[in-house]
Amino acid sequence: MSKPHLELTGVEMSFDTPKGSFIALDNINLKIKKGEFVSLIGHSGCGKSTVLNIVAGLLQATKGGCILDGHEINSPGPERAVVFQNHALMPWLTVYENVELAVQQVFRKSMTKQERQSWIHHNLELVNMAHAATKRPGEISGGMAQRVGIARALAMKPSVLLMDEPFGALDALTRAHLQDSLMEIQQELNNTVIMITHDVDEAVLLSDRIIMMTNGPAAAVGEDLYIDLERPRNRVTLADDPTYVHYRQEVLKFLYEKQRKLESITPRRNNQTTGTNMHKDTAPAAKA
Ligand SMILES: Nc1ncnc2c1ncn2[C@@H]1O[C@H](COP(=O)(O)OP(=O)(O)OP(=O)(O)O)[C@@H](O)[C@H]1O
Repeated sequence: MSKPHLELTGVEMSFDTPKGSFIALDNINLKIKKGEFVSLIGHSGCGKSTVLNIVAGLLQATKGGCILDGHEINSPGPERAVVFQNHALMPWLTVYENVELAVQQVFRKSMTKQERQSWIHHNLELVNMAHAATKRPGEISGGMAQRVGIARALAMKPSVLLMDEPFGALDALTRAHLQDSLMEIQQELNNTVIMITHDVDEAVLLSDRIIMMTNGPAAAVGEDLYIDLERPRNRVTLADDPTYVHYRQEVLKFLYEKQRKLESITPRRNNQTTGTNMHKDTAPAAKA
């Protein structure tokens, strides 16, 4: 394999709690190539957000580390943009200004004012939000706000896009639309993406690779599944594709047979266009 773009080596993460040290992650090793779309999946509380936060530089691993393009990650940086489930926009700024804030941070010196303006509009157009540029977050829907969050992240031209359940709170149609847009944008920009999801179909549809995490405490990488499906992918034709169905079953088997929690979890169809969603409210709470 060529030199990895992003590498986690021997990552361990312990948290101090009133009951003593809690080991959330134990010896996580991952090598990710430039432009790979990687999903992290696993039961609630297994440590997915902890992995993402370490890559984002928001948490420091207790042992081991994370290297991006040869540099150790110790703090957040604009080359790693994060999209959270709750879109986290500044409520007092307009849609345009929210994206502008990120663009200023990265391109104040390298782009003229006019270039920045057209770049902001371009990114709002990518997520179909240019029409609402002057609105404030309070005046738009959750799905629209999520699209702005994605535009803001993409506008930073991050080499790594980190997404923590980016579509988790959206209705089925918006979710499907955004998944399709993300696949198109990612193909065009060749960003490396790490996405946390609870949705098995979302993981298979979008990913080049699905990292399945074992249950915590001391969670590790359980299985690493490569999704060898041609792109562009079409959710409708893939639904009956035997290879797609096989991958989907592999993930379900891991979650509901190999890593089954003591409290049994029933996968449900939750009326999502994408299908099986192992959402938090169906999974047992496993926070320490
Ligand atoms: N700051 C902290 N202090 C103590 N324990 C923590 C802290 N942050 C996370 N944990 C624990 O580490 C484990 C992993 O948490 P994490 O949020 O990474 O899981 P997750 O897989 O993202 O969960 P979910 O799918 O529910 O979002 C959990 O048991 C959690 O309670």
